[in-house]
Amino acid sequence: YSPLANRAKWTSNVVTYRVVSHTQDLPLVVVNQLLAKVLKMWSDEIPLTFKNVSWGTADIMILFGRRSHGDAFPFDGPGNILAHAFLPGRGFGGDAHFDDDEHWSYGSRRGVNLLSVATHEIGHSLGLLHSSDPNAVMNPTYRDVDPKNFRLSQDDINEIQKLYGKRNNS
Ligand SMILES: CC(C)C[C@H](CC(=O)NO)C(=O)N[C@H]1Cc2cn(c3ccccc23)CCCCCCNC1=O
Ligand SMILES: [Ca+2]
Ligand SMILES: [Zn+2]
Ligand SMILES: [Zn+2]
Repeated sequence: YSPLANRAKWTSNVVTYRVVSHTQDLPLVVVNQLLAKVLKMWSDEIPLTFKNVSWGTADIMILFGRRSHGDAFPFDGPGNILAHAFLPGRGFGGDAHFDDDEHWSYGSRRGVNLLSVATHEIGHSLGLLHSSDPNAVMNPTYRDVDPKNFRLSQDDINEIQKLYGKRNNS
């Protein structure tokens, strides 16, 4: 049970992000477009703006790594754990790491769909925990998705708005 009052969240309404390292599986431009889509899916629901920075330290540092990759949580080779992320905070807080021993794909049947995995990890980067709702992006088990109609579940939207409030699209 983690009462909302002391849940980790970003206090600034501008959150910076930087892709620090890339995967060989997808072109750089595709990864950047995919991430922008993921961030928009979340920021459409809350009063928060993402800002991409191309150097230095960002709130959300995104990297692809294998096995031991700089933190105390080494990846495990192909399959099993696909990625992890840290709740909002300083240092590693907010960072999202992807296991580069997976074959990352976007739309093709083969491999792990980076769109759905990145949406899950950015959910953690914003402060969300796992959901038991089988349809929730924040469910702890990976499911392949059709990128054409992939979107946040109502559970994901409810949970993120509990933390940050609704975005008034006035
Ligand atoms: C939600 C996802 C994007 C991120 C999560 C991790 C996570 O919560 N990151 O924030 C993840 O990787 N979950 C595992 C959970 C998992 C499933 N199995 C496992 C076998 C071993 C270890 C873990 C697992 C059974 C075999 C299937 C393995 C391939 C798919 N893996 C998963 O679904
Ligand atoms: Ca793995
Ligand atoms: Zn890591
Ligand atoms: Zn998770």
